[in-house]
Amino acid sequence: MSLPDSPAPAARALRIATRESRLALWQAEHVQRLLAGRYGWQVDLLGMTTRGDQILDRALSKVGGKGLFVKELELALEEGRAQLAVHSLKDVPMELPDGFVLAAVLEREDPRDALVSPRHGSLEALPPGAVVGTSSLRRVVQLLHRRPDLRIEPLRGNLDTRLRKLDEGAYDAIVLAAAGLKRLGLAQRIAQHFAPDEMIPCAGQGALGLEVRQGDPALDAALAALAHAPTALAVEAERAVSRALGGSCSLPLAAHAVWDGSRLCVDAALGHPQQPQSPLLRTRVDAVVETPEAARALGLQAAQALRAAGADGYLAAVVEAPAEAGS
Ligand SMILES: NCc1[nH]cc(CCC(=O)O)c1CC(=O)O
Repeated sequence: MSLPDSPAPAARALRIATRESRLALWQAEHVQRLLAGRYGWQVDLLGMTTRGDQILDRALSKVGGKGLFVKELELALEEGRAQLAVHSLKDVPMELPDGFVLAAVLEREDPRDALVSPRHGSLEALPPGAVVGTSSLRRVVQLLHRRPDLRIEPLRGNLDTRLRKLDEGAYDAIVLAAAGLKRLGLAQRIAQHFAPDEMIPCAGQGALGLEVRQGDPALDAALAALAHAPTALAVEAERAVSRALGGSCSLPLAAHAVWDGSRLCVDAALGHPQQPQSPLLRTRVDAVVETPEAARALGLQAAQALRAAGADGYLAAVVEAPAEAGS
């Protein structure tokens, strides 16, 4: 993806705002290395604790959702304490606040979900009634769709915390994003990778988004040159599905797209937000796609197909989280 004939942007110092979990720091350092290596920029990190990191005892969907992980970082950008925020794209709300833009989406790491279990090799091999840890409604509905007998228990915290709770014996297995485990060198803990069409990932899973304040075209151009076009097209479609269905993280919605250089294929699934055993609504759409607009249109088409399959009844059952947790 390098652009050897594009002029190197002017030397500059840049600060990246990041959460302080090991995964967030790995991701910020990854971008730091890219910018230093590609442009010779001097990049340092501003580590921050967000509300999402502090709330560990309740499902995020109940306390204000994914925006909890990004708001503090956006405030740092707004106040000029940092110029760039690096996010796991799946934690980034579908609509950014005024004045903020996604300057680039980087090449996606493995988008799949993974089963981690010390004693069992796969979902199929779990004993009847096994306890599986996850706080993701999307994972809950897809797990119960395949194994209605499972007991699902909440599981929050950063990756190390979740693995520790598994190792302490609180669960027979847990489900995590393969991308985070791989980035932290923990891939050997994966018992089973779920095929993306049998456990459809979350919109944006495995991709990194670079967020900036509007108004620095030189920075925008330098960051845009780091983008990975196939990932960017795929996540445009995935995020369009989610946006079209309200973008709420109280919704068990999965959306995953793959662009093969010509065709974009979008898989999406929606479960009932209150009754995880209700039928899982599913769709797959596919078209030749060359532009972000066409990718978004295909995502909308997937959302329409879910509506035709009954999504409105499921959407009506969403209990919205309060905008600001605890306030
Ligand atoms: N929801 C938290 C979160 N945000 C990003 C990742 C993993 C990395 C990624 O998907 O990019 C995780 C952990 C997980 O879902 O297991």
